[in-house]
Amino acid sequence: MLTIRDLKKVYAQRLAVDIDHLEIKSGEVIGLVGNNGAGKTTLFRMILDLIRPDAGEVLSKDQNVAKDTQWKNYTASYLDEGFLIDYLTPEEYFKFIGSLNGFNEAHVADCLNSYTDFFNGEILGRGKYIRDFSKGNQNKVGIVAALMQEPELLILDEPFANLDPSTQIRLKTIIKKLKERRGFTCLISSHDLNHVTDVCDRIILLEKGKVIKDFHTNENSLKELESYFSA
Ligand SMILES: Nc1ncnc2c1ncn2[C@@H]1O[C@H](COP(=O)(O)OP(=O)(O)OP(=O)(O)O)[C@@H](O)[C@H]1O
Repeated sequence: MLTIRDLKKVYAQRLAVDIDHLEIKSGEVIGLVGNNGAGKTTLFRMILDLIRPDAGEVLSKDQNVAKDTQWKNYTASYLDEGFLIDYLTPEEYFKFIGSLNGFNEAHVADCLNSYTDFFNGEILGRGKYIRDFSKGNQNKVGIVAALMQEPELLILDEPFANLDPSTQIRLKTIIKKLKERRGFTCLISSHDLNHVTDVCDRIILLEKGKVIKDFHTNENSLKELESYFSA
């Protein structure tokens, strides 16, 4: 699904991302972990062509994301509130995202219905603009906007941050369910080692922009990561 080759991004003469080679296969659910400033968001931004690398390339289905637009048809993401439109209500925003994907209003309403538990009564029908929601509830809007597109490739940057514990658990259930869909590929960055080892099949650990560890999760993964980060 994704091939990363000789990818480098430099900020203030420091390498924020420096990855020689990384392959993400179709159907993998990957957890990206690393301390603050490790380069997780910068990597996601290059995968989504939000910023351009200083060297190297990101290929999505063999096409360079900076040169081809095909990837936009099967990729959805939520990195931060910058993805939202503050002056819309959640309903207006979902309708807008739906229209970009060719969904009619009935289809959007059906999709939103399936996220009733996840919304927990806090998002729809509140008569509020997105800007007036709490950070956690804004995240819910952004995450559902990405999910409702039913993307083949889903990219979420720290999706558990700011969510209450019930919503974190509901999000994990949603992702586990999506894993049953053939070819569903997902990249999730998180500081929550518990969640990430619970939901992801493979963990990539970044430090100073470099891949330090890359392994498939098993029953020892949480302990190994905890001991790495406590050292
Ligand atoms: N626009 C920018 N201008 C200057 N430096 C930047 C910029 N964006 C990122 N950086 C730097 O690049 C490095 C990687 O940052 P990045 O946000 O990708 O890390 P991260 O792993 O997502 O961190 P966190 O866990 O804190 O979100 C950091 O040193 C950061 O200060």
